[in-house]
Amino acid sequence: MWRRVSSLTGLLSHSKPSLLNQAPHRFNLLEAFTAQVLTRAKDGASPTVRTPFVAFVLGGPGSGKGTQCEKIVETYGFTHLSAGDLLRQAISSNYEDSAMIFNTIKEGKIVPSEVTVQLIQRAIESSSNYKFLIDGFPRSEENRVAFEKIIGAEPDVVLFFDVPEEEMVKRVLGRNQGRIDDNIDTVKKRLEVFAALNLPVIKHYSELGKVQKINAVGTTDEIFDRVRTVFAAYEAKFDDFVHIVVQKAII
Ligand SMILES: Nc1ncnc2c1ncn2[C@@H]1O[C@H](COP(=O)(O)OP(=O)(O)OP(=O)(O)O)[C@@H](O)[C@H]1O
Ligand SMILES: O=c1ccn([C@@H]2O[C@H](COP(=O)(O)O)[C@@H](O)[C@H]2O)c(=O)[nH]1
Ligand SMILES: [Mg+2]
Repeated sequence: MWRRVSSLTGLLSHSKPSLLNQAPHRFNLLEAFTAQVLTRAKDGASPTVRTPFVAFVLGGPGSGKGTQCEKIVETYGFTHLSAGDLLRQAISSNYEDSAMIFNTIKEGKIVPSEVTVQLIQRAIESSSNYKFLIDGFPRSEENRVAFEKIIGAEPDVVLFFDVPEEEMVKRVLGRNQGRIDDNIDTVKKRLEVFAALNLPVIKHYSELGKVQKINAVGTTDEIFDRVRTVFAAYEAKFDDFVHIVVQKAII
């Protein structure tokens, strides 16, 4: 759960502010919150605070994360943030670290956490949604710790798309989208990095009871049926909100 919610630094349901950009402006936000409470109190309605829902979507290269995220977006209204897509966009928009990001992706290695977390943070800040799929991140324990520290949140659930290596290689080599890392040499490196650095993240969240492992072999519809089954247990939390109890001050 997002720890910031408990300190009321965000997420008023009506004005739809972004999630994180209020953190440095906590005082202003609390002022806004008070104003909101008063406005709503006049209406007699109970004021509410939205609680965000975050799903990390993990799996090896070509396991179908992006494909399933598209379906989740269509069905459940999540905002899809693919860390790889954000990094590729950063390269094409001449971001200050473009060359480093390009070379790191080409080598199948992991871009430094501060770069990726900043891109994710900006994407979250510019969204008015409360439901996020963070696809292909965190890639390492270092990524995970940086995200939890900077964003101040843990995921509600981690989807792990499980596919045998041979199938992942086949899918990546057949993708044909012109990606610089969709070649046999880089795929081998990405698989090694996945096993060495990404599986420990999955292990960490498994120990916290947050991982939902999905057999991701089959047609995309068959796999999405499995996602639906998993999400059935979480759906009530997707659009969760908390009622604020307003108490009169005793002076
Ligand atoms: N269930 C499936 N069966 C066969 N091919 C699939 C399946 N799901 C996705 N694909 C195809 O496999 C390729 C990789 O899928 P996708 O891009 O969704 O994977 P990914 O996990 O996001 O990969 P990456 O980590 O490299 O971004 C795509 O060409 C996609 O169309
Ligand atoms: O958090 C991340 C996510 C991605 N990368 C780099 O990008 C490529 C491609 O990522 P996809 O998720 O497969 O689109 C990945 O191999 C890494 O080199 C990253 O460094 N950190
Ligand atoms: Mg992808």
